[in-house]
Amino acid sequence: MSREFHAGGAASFGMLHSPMHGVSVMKAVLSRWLELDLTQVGSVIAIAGVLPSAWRFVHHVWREATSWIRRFFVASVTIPGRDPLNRNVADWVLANVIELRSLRFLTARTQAGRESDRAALLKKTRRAVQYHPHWGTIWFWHEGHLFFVSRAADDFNASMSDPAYDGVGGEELTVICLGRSVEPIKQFIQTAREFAERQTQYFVIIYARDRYGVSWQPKSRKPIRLLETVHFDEQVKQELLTDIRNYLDPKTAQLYQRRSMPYRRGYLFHGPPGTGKSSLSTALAGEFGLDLYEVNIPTVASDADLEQMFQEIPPQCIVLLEDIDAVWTGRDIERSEYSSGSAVSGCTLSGLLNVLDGVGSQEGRIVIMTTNRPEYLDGALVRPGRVDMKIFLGNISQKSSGEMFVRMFAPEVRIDQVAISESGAWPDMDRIRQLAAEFAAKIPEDTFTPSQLQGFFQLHLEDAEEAAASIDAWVDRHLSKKHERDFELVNGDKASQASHDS
Ligand SMILES: Nc1ncnc2c1ncn2[C@@H]1O[C@H](COP(=O)(O)OP(=O)(O)OP(=O)(O)O)[C@@H](O)[C@H]1O
Repeated sequence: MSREFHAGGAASFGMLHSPMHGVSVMKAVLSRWLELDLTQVGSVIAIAGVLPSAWRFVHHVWREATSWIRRFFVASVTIPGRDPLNRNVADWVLANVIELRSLRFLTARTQAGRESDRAALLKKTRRAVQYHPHWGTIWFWHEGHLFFVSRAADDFNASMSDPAYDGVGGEELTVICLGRSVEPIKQFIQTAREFAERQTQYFVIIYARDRYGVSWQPKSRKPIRLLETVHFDEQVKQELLTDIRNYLDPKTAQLYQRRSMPYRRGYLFHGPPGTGKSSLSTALAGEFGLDLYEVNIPTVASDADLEQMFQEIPPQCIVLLEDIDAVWTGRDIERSEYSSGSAVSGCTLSGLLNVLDGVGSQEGRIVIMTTNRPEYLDGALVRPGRVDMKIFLGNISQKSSGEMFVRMFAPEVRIDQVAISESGAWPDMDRIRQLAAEFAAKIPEDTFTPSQLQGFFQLHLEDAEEAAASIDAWVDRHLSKKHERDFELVNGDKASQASHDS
């Protein structure tokens, strides 16, 4: 049975075979059921058909217009990714434009960590996720001029894959300003520099060689650590500070020059592990507003690379050579005797001595070497002129233990902390000082390293009273462990001596 199709006046199925009638049927269906006019639908389809070519046309016009504007109406300055200025400008944009606009475009990456972080490698601990603002081109007004800063996206991907990258700077930046003069851009860059200098007062920027070993990259930006928080002999600390202050005084540079003396200064920080050698280096960088350049000797491939590294270090900064004993030992000590676990470097001791004495070293740099075993160091490395002052950082004194207690529990430290002490109100400063004195009296003089004590505090951060009450047990436990270790060491030595004699 044929189905009847009722649409306006068209009733017969056969009629649909006629094109004219087909159109009328469609028209009737559209207007009756969808309340649409066929002519309107046709116009929409026609417009949709020309849209892609219209879009291409607009795009082309836009490209032409922007390149025309660029040629005749804007000035620009490009800053290479690896230049320190790049970070200055990126920091300024982050703080003065992006943060104010609360942009919600971020990049996420797993927080960079040390490759030697075994727990993380074994996935026992998860590294935190770092979020950084993601921006390509950003505009802003500055001193009455319209600026655009654009960031090279290709470089950005390269930076992100670098574990040392901390999310700021590193990609080529182009600063564009509306107008035909580059002067406003130069002034803007100067502003960014001054801003960076002010920031540096709050942060220490630590530079390290990138993973390919070809250039210096900002590795991290650490909040300034106050010198008061590094505990060691107060008199030695003051002597060290005076020495550096004198050295950095511009008059000293002239005096050195007039007397044809190389303007450089070297320090050796020595002492057992965990006594604050690295902490002191960072604190000094913060105190004197200097950047810190870490030279990891074991990873340097050759003397030529070492020379290149030192050539690229700017004049006024701290160069940190950590654990220098792990690389070369004294000339009079058999290498085999000390080689276990020591890193082997591609560069030689004479290569290092050359760069320490080289031209770049005479431009106001401070070289700090750290070691746990100063007795193993080659005499040439630590002779006066290369090492001008040796600072011993040892186990903590009773006095410093008390100061550390106060620093950990002083009421102002509590202000930013969210957790509230279980015991209710936080003790006032008088009570903290009293507890600190009781605490210090229980710490045996010159027995524990500051980092051991810091480990204790980390377990009791929420309660000063509890910390003071628990120290006895902690000291007993650690003393008995220490005695066991000493006993094993002495007997181990005797045993090995006996086997050697036999
Ligand atoms: N003298 C100190 N005063 C305050 N804190 C200290 C001191 N020494 C160590 N610490 C703390 O112990 C931890 C380890 O310190 P640091 O890395 O500076 O020691 P180090 O002597 O360089 O150790 P290593 O020889 O193993 O490199 C840091 O968190 C630091 O805060």
